[in-house]
Order: sequence, then structure tokens, then C-alpha cells
Amino acid sequence: MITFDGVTKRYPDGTVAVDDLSLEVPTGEITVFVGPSGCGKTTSLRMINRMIDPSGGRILLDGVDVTTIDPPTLRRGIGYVIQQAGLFPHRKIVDNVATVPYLLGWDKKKARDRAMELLERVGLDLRLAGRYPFQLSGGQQQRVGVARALAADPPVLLMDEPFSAVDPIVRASLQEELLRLQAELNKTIVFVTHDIDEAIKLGDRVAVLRVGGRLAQLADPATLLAEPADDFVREFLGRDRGIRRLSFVPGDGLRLRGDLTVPASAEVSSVRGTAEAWLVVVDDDGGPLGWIAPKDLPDSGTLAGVPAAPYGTFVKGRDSLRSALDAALLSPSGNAIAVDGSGRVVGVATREALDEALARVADGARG
Ligand SMILES: Nc1ncnc2c1ncn2[C@@H]1O[C@H](COP(=O)(O)OP(=O)(O)OP(=O)(O)O)[C@@H](O)[C@H]1O
Repeated sequence: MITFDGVTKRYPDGTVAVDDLSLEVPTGEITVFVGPSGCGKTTSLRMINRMIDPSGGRILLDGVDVTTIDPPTLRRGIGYVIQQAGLFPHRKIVDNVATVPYLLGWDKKKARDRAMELLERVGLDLRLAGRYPFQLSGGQQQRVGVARALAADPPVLLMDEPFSAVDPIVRASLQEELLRLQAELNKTIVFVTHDIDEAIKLGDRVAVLRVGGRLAQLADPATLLAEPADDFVREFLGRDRGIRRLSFVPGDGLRLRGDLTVPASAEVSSVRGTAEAWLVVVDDDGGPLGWIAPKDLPDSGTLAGVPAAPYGTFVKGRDSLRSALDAALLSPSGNAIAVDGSGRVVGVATREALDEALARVADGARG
């Protein structure tokens, strides 16, 4: 755990970059520092690995004041990733990643083996290992930056706007990759960004800072979206806060109907009469084929030949209410198909069920 205990940083010119910051960064979690330009995010981050020392207060790493640990020893346990990767231009990719193992005196083969293992872990094509940084795309360089920071298996990772120089699509895939890695590695990560969407996507907890380096709110993303502490945080969270909140509401609470699913092999005569609503047609494995409107039911035969309309699905037990709503909006029936982990239909969330769930969320906002 990293503890900020009344930390202040006043630069020699009098600028107060961080003002009496107290918070805890729990072990094995991602804590994001987010806020407008100049609010002291980078300064706060760099005080953890002593690139900057505080002018007041203390930063404790597992209970030990970091200013009592000499910087090289401290940094051995702290990986650091910055914007535009900061790779050494004249070293091959594999040697960039092996930088810290070399410094630690590992023999060359062991260090390179470790580097290759990490490059694979961060999803980089291993054929790129022998190239130089300028021969890689921005997104690939960023992956190398993450691999390099992980090389000595440090328990703590500091990431300063690591994905802000790449385009939105690459950025989204780097974010996914980081979450996937973190699920395996459980590092203690402090991640700095000015992008609130990135903060909400990545953070177990999000610290919103305001200019002058003061903490405005520290909360998990769902709480932040539901209960911003003040107007500054509300404004910083921006538009669509209500909709974004639905990403953190499990779709599990939705009432599902089981009587609207029919196999393609079913005789129309067996469904006619019960079919006052749109039906989901499924294949022999229970996978969805699409929707059939009541008016499109043939007079006789099976449903196999009836053209089925497009559909959206959400995974019961995994996806959020937002995904369920999205699935409903992608279906002409306005209903969402719930599937299990292997894609078999387990029921239908009708508009009424979605409406009930949304009403519960809105009620929660009132309370
Ligand atoms: N070496 C320095 N000397 C004086 N002032 C500094 C120094 N470094 C940073 N500052 C000031 O401290 C404040 C906080 O800077 P910091 O870089 O920590 O903010 P930030 O939130 O990371 O900003 P950004 O998102 O723009 O990178 C700013 O007002 C900045 O101008």
C-alpha cells in the first residue's frame, strides 16, 4: 500500500503543485489520478519514486517513508511508464525491455528470455523484438514501454499518461490489454490521466484532483458517477453521466422471460396462439438466429425458413445494464436477448423489464 500523508509540494518559485494530499493507494489495485492540466498529477506520481521529494508530509510505501530509501533501491521495486514510451532509440526492442534486468546484473540470455516473455505478454508480435523503436508504431512502442516497466517484476507500477499519444482505437486496445494484464499480475498501479473516461474504465478507485493539487473526491467509478462530491467533480465528469453509470449496474437484476424463445425446428402451429410478441428463434445448440415479428409467422411448417431480424445480446451474469439496453436498441423488437457464456439464449429482457431496472437505478439516484 502507498500512503500519501498530508503531502505538499511547493516548487522553488512558490508554485504549490500539491497541497496537503492524503490518500491511500491499496495494494493490487489500480488507483487513477485524474484532473485538469496543472492540478499536480505528475508531481504527485513522481514523489512516489523520488524523482521529486515533497516539501511537507510523507509518502509511505508499505509503511516506510520513501525519503528514507535511496532512489535506486526504491526504483527497483517501482516500474515507470511515461507518455510516448521513452524508449532508448539506439537499443533494439528486446534490449530496451531487458534494461532493468541488465542493470540488476542478470546474464544476457536470462534477461533476453525474460524480455521476450514480457513482449508476448503485452501482446507484441515477437518478430518486432529485433527492431529499433523508430520502426514501431506509437501503440507498439507503448506496449514495449509497459513490458520494460514490468521487466523486474516490480510490485508497484507508476503510469503517467501512458496512452495519451496514440489514436483512440489503439488507446482502447492498450487499455483493454492493461486490464487483462492486471487481472493476471495484480500490481499496485498509480495511473495518471487527464481523461475522465480512461479513469473510469481503468480505475478501481479514482482520485479527482483540482488545480492547486487538492483532492476533490476519491471514490470507485460507480460512486463517482452516481454521487459526485461537488460541482467541480460533476462538471469534470461531463455529459452522459447517467448513461455511463449504467455500465456499473449489473444486468443480473433484469427479469427474464423464458417463453419467447423457440427453436427454428418448431412447427408454427405449436407457437401460434401463444405468440402475441416478438419471438427469438434459436438453432439446435440454443444460439440465437434472430427475431420474428408476430405478423411474419407463416401459416404452416416450421420457423426455419422465416427470415429473422437482427438482434443484440448481453451475457447474463457478466454484462451491465448498459449492455442490455444496447442489445435492446439493436433489436427491432426493442427487447434484449440474454445469453450464457457459451452464447446460448437463456431468456429475453423485454422493454418492461428494462424499464423496471432503469426505474430502480433512477430511484437509487433520488435516494
Ligand atoms: N519544476 C517546476 N517548477 C515550478 N513549477 C512547476 C514545476 N513542475 C511543475 N510545476 C507546476 O506545478 C503545477 C502542477 O504540475 P504537474 O505537472 O504536476 O501537473 P499535471 O496535473 O500533471 O499537469 P498536466 O496534465 O498538464 O501534465 C503546475 O502549475 C506546474 O506549472
